[in-house]
Amino acid sequence: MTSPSTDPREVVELNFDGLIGPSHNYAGLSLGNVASAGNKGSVSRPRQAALQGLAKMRRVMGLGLPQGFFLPHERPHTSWLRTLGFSGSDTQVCADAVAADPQLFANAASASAMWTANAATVSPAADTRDGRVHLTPANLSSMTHRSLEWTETVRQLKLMFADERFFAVHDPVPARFGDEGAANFMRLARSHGDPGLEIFVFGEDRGGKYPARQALRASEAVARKHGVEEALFTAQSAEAIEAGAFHNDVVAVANGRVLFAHERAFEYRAELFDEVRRLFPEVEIIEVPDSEVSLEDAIASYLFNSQLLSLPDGSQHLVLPTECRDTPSVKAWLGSNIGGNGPIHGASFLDVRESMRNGGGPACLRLRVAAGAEARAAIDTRFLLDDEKADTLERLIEEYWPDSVSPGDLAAPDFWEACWAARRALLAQLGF
Ligand SMILES: NCCC[C@H](NC(=O)CCC(=O)O)C(=O)O
Repeated sequence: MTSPSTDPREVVELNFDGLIGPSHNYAGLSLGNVASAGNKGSVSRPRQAALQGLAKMRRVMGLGLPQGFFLPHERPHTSWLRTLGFSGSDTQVCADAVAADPQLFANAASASAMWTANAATVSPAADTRDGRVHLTPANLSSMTHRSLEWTETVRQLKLMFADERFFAVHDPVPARFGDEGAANFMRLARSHGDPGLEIFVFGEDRGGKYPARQALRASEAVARKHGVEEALFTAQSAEAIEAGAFHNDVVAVANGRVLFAHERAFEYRAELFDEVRRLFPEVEIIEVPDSEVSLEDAIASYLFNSQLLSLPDGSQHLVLPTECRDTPSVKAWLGSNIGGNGPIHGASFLDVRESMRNGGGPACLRLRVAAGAEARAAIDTRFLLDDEKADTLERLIEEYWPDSVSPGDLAAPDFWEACWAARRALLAQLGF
């Protein structure tokens, strides 16, 4: 139900990307995420990572869309380590934690808050009973390093979306029910401002080798809290999870009338598509058959972890990771299916390799928030990006972000200091 003051045509989607933090590293913390596991122990490049992320934000702004960002969280996370019994100065806390339990410490040093598709689930105003945008931060309880994020995420969400006339920021769902946010959420609608069909995708635990990270009860709770009028709940396919699709957004993405998915993405594919067609007859389902792009190629290239964007001219554009161009089956599929008379009119490639190597593609790096003109004007402008601010951020990253981090560096006081100093400089620069 759209609130009377909101004209659907003035509702625009903002992407809030996670600014990649200075501690970005490859600790192999995410069971079931094949890139994270495969790159465990390699040398990371935080500066390059953050610049790649910023270049993506500039690309999306260049397509004519507004862009926002989340701040990196403070890492190493000493206040978390203190709850585990470490004490003394921040440096002492880190030194003792590294000595006692290096694996535990690695969790406290992760820059994983960069993947803001997991920051929250967002229901646009047109879908909710009270006509406000509803946001529920994800508890991310299935992975230790990610379970540390929500407290700081709530803080930032409450600053960004403080105006309760337009926004409602909820508490996370209890940790017993794993919630991974918008990465397991899709929305179909005529436009961002029209009432939509919200699709929540959960994982069914079948005792496989990898965990199902999104619980059905968490998805249901989020839909209830948001007062969503029309919602569907469907299971991720067990074989997709076992192949490394730890979140639904690794194998499917939706925008406007388009649902773009791999043939093996959903456990109950036929039933889901029937239901979707019944509830939203205008849907255009673009399904990529396994015979053309295998599940393995889809997961290695992150074809479906692209940003499917509605451009100001009404067309749909796909922002893909460069890995898609380097994967022959994906390249071939794109060559014959994008443009022409299809519903996806254009595509471009982007290098976010540093994030990709931890299993995060273009879509993982952003949280979508559709909002009308008045609501957008109420967002805390410190979290919004323009060219000038992007230049400032770029200079800051060049100056403060470490060039490289090897596994041994995680134990080095210089590295911790550099991370804290970088974040302090960022916050001061942006007026926090
Ligand atoms: N949506 C993309 C999320 C990627 C993220 N990777 C990580 O946390 C890897 C971190 C590491 O292994 O150091 C995850 O699996 O949740």
